[in-house]
Amino acid sequence: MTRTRVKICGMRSVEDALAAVEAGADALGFVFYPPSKRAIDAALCRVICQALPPFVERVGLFVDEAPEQVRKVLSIAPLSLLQFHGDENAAYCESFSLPYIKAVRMKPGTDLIALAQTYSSAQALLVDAYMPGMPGGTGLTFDWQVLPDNVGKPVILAGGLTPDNIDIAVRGVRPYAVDVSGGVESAPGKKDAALISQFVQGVLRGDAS
Ligand SMILES: O=C(O)c1ccccc1N[C@@H]1O[C@H](COP(=O)(O)O)[C@@H](O)[C@H]1O
Repeated sequence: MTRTRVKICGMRSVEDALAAVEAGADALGFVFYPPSKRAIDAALCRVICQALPPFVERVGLFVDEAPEQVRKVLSIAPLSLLQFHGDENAAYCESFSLPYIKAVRMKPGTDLIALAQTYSSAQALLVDAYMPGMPGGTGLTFDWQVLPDNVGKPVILAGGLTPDNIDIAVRGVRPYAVDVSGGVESAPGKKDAALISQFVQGVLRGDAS
């Protein structure tokens, strides 16, 4: 059985990033969405990325950002993967010459199988909770039972995951990967090393069950 990959999102310090890697994270997320309490600038992101060991995915999260701003960030920060969390279309997502994942906020009627075809160039679909007016990072879960068995692309489960529910989530959904932000924070925008470690241990428990 393959291991569920782990992305920890909302990195804002070298200390938090290294703690996540030490705990076993496969990918770190950097939020380039100015209204977010987890927003980071490209220069600090670059410093953090340069402190990382090899083989850690560096994910830049954008929400309906102007293409020239995404390109500006990419010219400074050595990102390896893009995460689009707004209403970006496939042509936009493909236009940066980097692999990407597309976030989908689950609401009644969302057809993930159709979206997997629409975003056929995406490496994976990230499924998150829907809350009007908020593009993500809500801390809310959604009904995982609405997820189809075979989406046609790897699925990254997100939305309200915590050390307390992650083993049940992994066991129930069997996603390719999980993504967490608020569930491993001690304060808005500040990660907690102990919670990150508990979260990764919960993923391993879910994998083993
Ligand atoms: O983290 C944010 O501030 C954020 C802002 C805008 C869009 C997405 C954001 N984060 C992503 O949201 C999901 C779920 O987060 P949470 O675990 O419920 O807090 C996750 O993919 C984050 O990467």
